[in-house]
Amino acid sequence: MELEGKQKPGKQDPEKGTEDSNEDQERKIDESLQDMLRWGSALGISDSSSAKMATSTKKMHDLCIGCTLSVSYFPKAGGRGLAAARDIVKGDLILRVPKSALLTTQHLLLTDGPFSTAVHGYPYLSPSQLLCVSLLYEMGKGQDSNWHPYLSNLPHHYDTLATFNQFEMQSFQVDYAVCAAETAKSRIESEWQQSQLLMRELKFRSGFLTLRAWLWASATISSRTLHVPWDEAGCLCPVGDLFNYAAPGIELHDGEDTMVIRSLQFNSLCISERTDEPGSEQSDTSVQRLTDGGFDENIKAYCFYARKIYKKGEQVLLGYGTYTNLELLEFYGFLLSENPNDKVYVGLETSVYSSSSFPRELMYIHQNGKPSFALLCTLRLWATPNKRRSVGHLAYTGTHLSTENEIIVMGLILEKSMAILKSLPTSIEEDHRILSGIEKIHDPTTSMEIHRLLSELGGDSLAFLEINGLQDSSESTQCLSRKIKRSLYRWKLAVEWRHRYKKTLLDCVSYCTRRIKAVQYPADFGDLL
Ligand SMILES: C[S@@+](CC[C@H](N)C(=O)[O-])C[C@H]1O[C@@H](n2cnc3c(N)ncnc32)[C@H](O)[C@@H]1O
Repeated sequence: MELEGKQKPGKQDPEKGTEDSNEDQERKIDESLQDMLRWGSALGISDSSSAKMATSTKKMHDLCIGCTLSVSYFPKAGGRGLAAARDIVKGDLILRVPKSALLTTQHLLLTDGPFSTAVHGYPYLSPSQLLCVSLLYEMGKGQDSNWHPYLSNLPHHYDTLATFNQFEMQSFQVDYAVCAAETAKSRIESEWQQSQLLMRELKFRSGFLTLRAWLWASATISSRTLHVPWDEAGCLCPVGDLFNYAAPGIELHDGEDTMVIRSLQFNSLCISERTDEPGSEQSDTSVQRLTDGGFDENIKAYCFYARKIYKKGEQVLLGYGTYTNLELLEFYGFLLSENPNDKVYVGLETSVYSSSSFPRELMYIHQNGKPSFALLCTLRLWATPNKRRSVGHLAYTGTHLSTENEIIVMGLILEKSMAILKSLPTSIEEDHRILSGIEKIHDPTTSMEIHRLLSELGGDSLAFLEINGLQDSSESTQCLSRKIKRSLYRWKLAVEWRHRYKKTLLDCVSYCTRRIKAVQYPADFGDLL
């Protein structure tokens, strides 16, 4: 979703049309970022407590923040992000952002009289609606906003679920994913409608009153806010919101550290929710230092710490929280092909769900194809209707109950997975072909070129051409519009999601097949158990 306005081109906005050459655009982007870093430095955004005086007067070099981080571009891992400007040790303080630099509703309530008076008339608006209004209100001030250097560097558009059109939503193919997108869209639309009166009272210009502007603000908030203790909507944290995401569980287990950190979360969730593996004996202080960070009441600043060792030049990442790919798409507009927190749900009969005390959300298949603990326990109990009392305690420890029981359970999951795969409109091979085809489309591209590429791909590629009015463009040398390029990108995200979903189901089929063999012939295939 794009907000047309005062922003300068951002690196996340490759197709924003301007007449500048690529070098001119890059130079402008760097200048705009340098403006923001200089502004931030003057406010005390730095890598140490003493850096404010030192850096506010000196010229900013190479988009550096103090001597620890620099803004850099990582095309395959989040785009614009923060790189280590020196070797960083685990637990190092890498960035602090003073409270005065955080953009929060509270700040506006305390400093802007007309805003505060108007907001008090709308007690029914939620904290996140108020933060959306606050953001658009500040955007409306243009150069007069205290946060102008920060606001000019926000992305112009987002690809969160609520921005998907009907075709893009249907491209998920799986009911619960389509439903998640529709729900996200209608929730945001109704939040926008409820906020209209306040925005009109605040005399928003017409462009800022639109659903398009609201979608932009709402995606900015869902993808960039950090948790603060005084507002459940969180805060916008200049510079601190440039960290890209690494899924907890991927690279945290480095050497001696066995902690699983759920950690600091964007999207206004709590920081440092941590689960230690058995036997881990960390002191409170070391726990604090190992987490990504949080708002420190003592020094009134948001503090970020390195959660692992980084070599100079490496991207410094944060774990925003544990999200499935669908949740990542909903809140952040991206997904990860390797996501240890991803889950695939297969619908089961109601009688199955009631066989155990586990909630339905825990009954899923892990991204690697293994059924979850709760799904296995529940199905094992369901398959022993007459003995539930006597074997319940065994099932709840995760033990398989008998050869016959295990074969029934694995057979059921296998059948269910196969049936789902068969019922979907495209095969995993077709999805793979579509994704490889889209990869070949390079910017700038013409309608003719995209027509040629997509007509050969099958699946829903023809539908994409039709929906976008490209079915007759086999000879058109016109460049693809920005709107179609954005739609192509979102469609690709949906195809990537369903491709990953199908891969998990196929891996689950192999897992169940191996497991059936292993329980049937333990002497020959016992190592598969
Ligand atoms: C908090 S911002 C991070 C900075 C952002 N890249 C920028 O240019 O402003 C979060 C957004 O960065 C992008 N992002 C973060 N981590 C990513 C990753 N691992 N892969 C792809 N995109 C990522 C997503 O667009 C997400 O909504």
